[in-house]
Amino acid sequence: MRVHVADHPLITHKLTVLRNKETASPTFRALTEELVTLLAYEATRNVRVDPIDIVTPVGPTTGVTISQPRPLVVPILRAGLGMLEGMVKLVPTAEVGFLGMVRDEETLQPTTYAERLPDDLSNRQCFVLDPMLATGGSLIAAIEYLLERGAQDVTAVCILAAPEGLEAVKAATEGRDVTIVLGAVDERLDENGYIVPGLGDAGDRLYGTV
Ligand SMILES: O=P(O)(O)OC[C@H]1O[C@H](OP(=O)(O)OP(=O)(O)O)[C@H](O)[C@@H]1O
Ligand SMILES: O=c1cc[nH]c(=O)[nH]1
Ligand SMILES: [Mg+2]
Repeated sequence: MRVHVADHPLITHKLTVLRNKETASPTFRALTEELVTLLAYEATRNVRVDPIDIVTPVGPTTGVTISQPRPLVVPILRAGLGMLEGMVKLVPTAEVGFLGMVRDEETLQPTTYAERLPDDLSNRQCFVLDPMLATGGSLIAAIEYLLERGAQDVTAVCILAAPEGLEAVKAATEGRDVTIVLGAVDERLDENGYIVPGLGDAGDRLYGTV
């Protein structure tokens, strides 16, 4: 598993505002979108392209075009939905599939309550969106779905991760083509499975539950 932690002052600045508990939902949503676009730039570094011949007003040249089958972007509902616009802004031709998952607050085990993905993912490059990688349970389940259906490689774009969760994903995906692109790796998980210092419950903060 490859891990890339973005190291850029603009990303850290936006993350700081996101973490602040005084930041209200509208600003939180806007910043999430901006952050994802910056992270998506790194996450799509290895997107497959094919050469294409075109003619400019001055003459012929060869450029590139995104390969078929198109990349598949999969936000994990609810919180991952807040990352979708930022990602498709960068890759507007991507197909979008959905996974709905919720973590039991006691056991911390994820349950999948919705799934809308193409049946056959053979040869597809997949990009999973979820702002929080805490214990890693949700992301591991999502990656397993995609690889079982034949995905060629999976890149997860997350805003924050706990070291414990990163280790868990690494152990669960050994030998598979998995990359994680992150805004930051935080200190640890607390006794309730929340990332410390983190930003709280990303879904609640995005959608105004608190
Ligand atoms: O790494 P894990 O321990 O599995 O935790 C991370 C998951 O928890 C959050 O979702 P949540 O269950 O709160 O659902 P929500 O997006 O609907 O708020 C988050 O968006 C991840 O999906
Ligand atoms: O810190 C955390 C952990 C899981 N889910 C969240 O939204 N935040
Ligand atoms: Mg939540």
